[in-house]
Amino acid sequence: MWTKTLLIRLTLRLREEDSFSSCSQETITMDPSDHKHFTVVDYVVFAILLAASMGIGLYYALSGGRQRTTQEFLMADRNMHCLPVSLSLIASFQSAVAIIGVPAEIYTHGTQYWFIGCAYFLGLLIPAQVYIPVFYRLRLFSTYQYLEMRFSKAVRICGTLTFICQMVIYMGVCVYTPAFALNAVTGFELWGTVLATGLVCTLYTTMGGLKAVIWTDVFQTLVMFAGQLAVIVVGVQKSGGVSEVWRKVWEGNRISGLDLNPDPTERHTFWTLGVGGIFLMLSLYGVNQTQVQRYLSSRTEKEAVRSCYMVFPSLQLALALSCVMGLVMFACYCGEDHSDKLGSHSTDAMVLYFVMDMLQGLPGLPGLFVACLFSAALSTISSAFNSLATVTMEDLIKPHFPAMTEARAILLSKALAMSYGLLCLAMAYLTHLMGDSVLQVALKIFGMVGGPILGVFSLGMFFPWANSTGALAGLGAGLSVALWVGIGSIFTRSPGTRPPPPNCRVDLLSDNLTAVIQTAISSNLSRPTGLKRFYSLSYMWYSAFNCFTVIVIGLIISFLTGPMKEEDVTPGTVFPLMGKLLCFLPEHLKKKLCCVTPLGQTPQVFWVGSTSVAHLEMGKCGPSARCPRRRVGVKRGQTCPASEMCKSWGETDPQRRSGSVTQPQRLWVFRGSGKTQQGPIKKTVPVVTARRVQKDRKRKQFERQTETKLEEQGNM
Ligand SMILES: O=C(O)CCCC[C@@H]1SC[C@@H]2NC(=O)N[C@@H]21
Ligand code: NA
Repeated sequence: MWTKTLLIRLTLRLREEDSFSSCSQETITMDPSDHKHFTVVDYVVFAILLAASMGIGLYYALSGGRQRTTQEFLMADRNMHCLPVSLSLIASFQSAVAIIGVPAEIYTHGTQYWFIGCAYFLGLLIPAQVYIPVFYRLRLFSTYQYLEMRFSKAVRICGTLTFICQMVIYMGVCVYTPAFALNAVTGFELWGTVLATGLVCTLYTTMGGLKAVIWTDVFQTLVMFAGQLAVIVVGVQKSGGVSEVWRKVWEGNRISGLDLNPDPTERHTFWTLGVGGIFLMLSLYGVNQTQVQRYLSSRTEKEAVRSCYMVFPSLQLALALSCVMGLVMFACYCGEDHSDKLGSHSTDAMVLYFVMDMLQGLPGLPGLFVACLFSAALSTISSAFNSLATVTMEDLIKPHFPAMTEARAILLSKALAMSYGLLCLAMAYLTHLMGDSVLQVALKIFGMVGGPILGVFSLGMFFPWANSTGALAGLGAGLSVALWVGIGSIFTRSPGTRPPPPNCRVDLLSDNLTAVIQTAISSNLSRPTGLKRFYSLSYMWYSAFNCFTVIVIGLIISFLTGPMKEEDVTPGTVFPLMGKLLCFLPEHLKKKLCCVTPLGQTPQVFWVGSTSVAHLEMGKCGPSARCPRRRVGVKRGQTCPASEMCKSWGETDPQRRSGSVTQPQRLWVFRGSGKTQQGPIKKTVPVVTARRVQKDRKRKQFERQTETKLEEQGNM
């Protein structure tokens, strides 16, 4: 209802002010009828976007393996090239929230937010060097399987449920934002758009699986860049060129310098964005199922690492485009406060107003921009659906129904994708009530929920002493602290949004003077103390703060309840952080320290069911430790450095010599790192214990010795 009043007021006000935007040379008269709806060309452009996405979805539903196995539906047959994977990695967390929220942020607060780009260096380097190698070599379906391997099933379940909460709320924001945009621009019925977006997205995700999601992400990322570029080009041209734009933003004090203020309650400084942003990136690009699933769908570990590095330039480009769009918008409106015209304080709505102001009269471009918004939204929502369906299947359903057939598993995965789609429409309504700037809402969600998840994984990966009690306690503490700070910040929100930015014609001196006075007044007046100061912690620190809470509590509880020893830890689940940091120490010294075993040398592990773990030393793929996949290029006798697991379903060999598992179990076999193709192994795989391999090795040595003796005798 409120959107209706918004539009009526908007059109009325526009009527009275014909020379509305002061940025253009000629006065633009915003003809309200244009404002209300697209031209035919716009609708065509927008329809093409939806049709193309559906087309890709259909293509992958009817081609390849026709999505008959979970391996294909959820993991794209683990055969993806790094280019589509990297574009899909961008698209997953670059939604309409960034397309609208970042320009609004720049317009209101200046370019300080741009410093989040500094967080992209470590924010992508650490996932590429630390998280991807560990996850890739474990050949997981879901990131949360790691938590069971490292800790226990309980930790895995809690991690999965936390992730589901985070993504469902985040999806609500992502669905709501473009629908709200379309409503403001075209008067489209808000919920009709939400439904259309949700359905199109659910359909192609359910039909085409991860392959369709990745390739639609590629297409939608390109549309996203094109839409933003169009607005920038037209906006600069209407503001009188680049120099004119630069002069206005410079005079309007929108170019923020390096703000090194160490105060953690300061909303955006170099520290909160450049350092706090690293933890935000790690929680998204390091351990978030949506991204990890893409790394795991790569054909080799190197491809996965490369796709992570390739994200860097495109992410910087996306950030630059949305920041420049905010600057051009400022140059056009000179920071005058138009919120009264929009009937709502959210500058987000203003961004749409600006876009329509720039693009009206250029048939096709409004359609392109709204297509760009929906591309951003669809690519994020479809990625979220698919990863939610994956973790629900892999972490919550399959462990309880190990004998489930592929056909039934596929059916269930598709039903899950559909139900998550409907659930997120409901979440969109919740966003409707949040009222905050959508960018802020999204970043808070990542900080409050993504931070603790990052903490649990880091606790497991870097601290071998951590046990599952500690992990559970840490996760619980992290989430409660996150909720406490997050909810506390809502009640102690700073009084209203900052005063409207100065008019761009104010000269620099007085502007600085006012700025200095403003900060002087605001600082000593409203400096929060005690708990209030805690609540006013910048939301950019949430990820780091909650991550450390989990690690600290997790370690304390682990030491109190008996820390784990390195030999008890499932090999391949601890990253040899010490080994890397202390690489200057001599080998024997490093051996004394714990967990310095480099990843590649972890002994082979047979994991039967989800409880007993029989360790198998690294050994020959001789007849006894028969490689389950003969045809994968690892031949008999060839050394198979255990670093990879190929998952197989099937009965265990009833005559098996070790372990007491007899019911049909999921066999997890770590195998040589040959070019293994993945796929369910039909045949049974005898589980061989370490003892057995030891004996084989002794036998082999004995054989070798006899051979050499015979040769010597022969030569004599
Ligand atoms: O766009 C969204 O849907 C969420 C807001 C941005 C999420 C983070 S911010 C750092 C990184 N860069 C991006 O473009 N997205 C993620
Ligand atoms: Na997206």
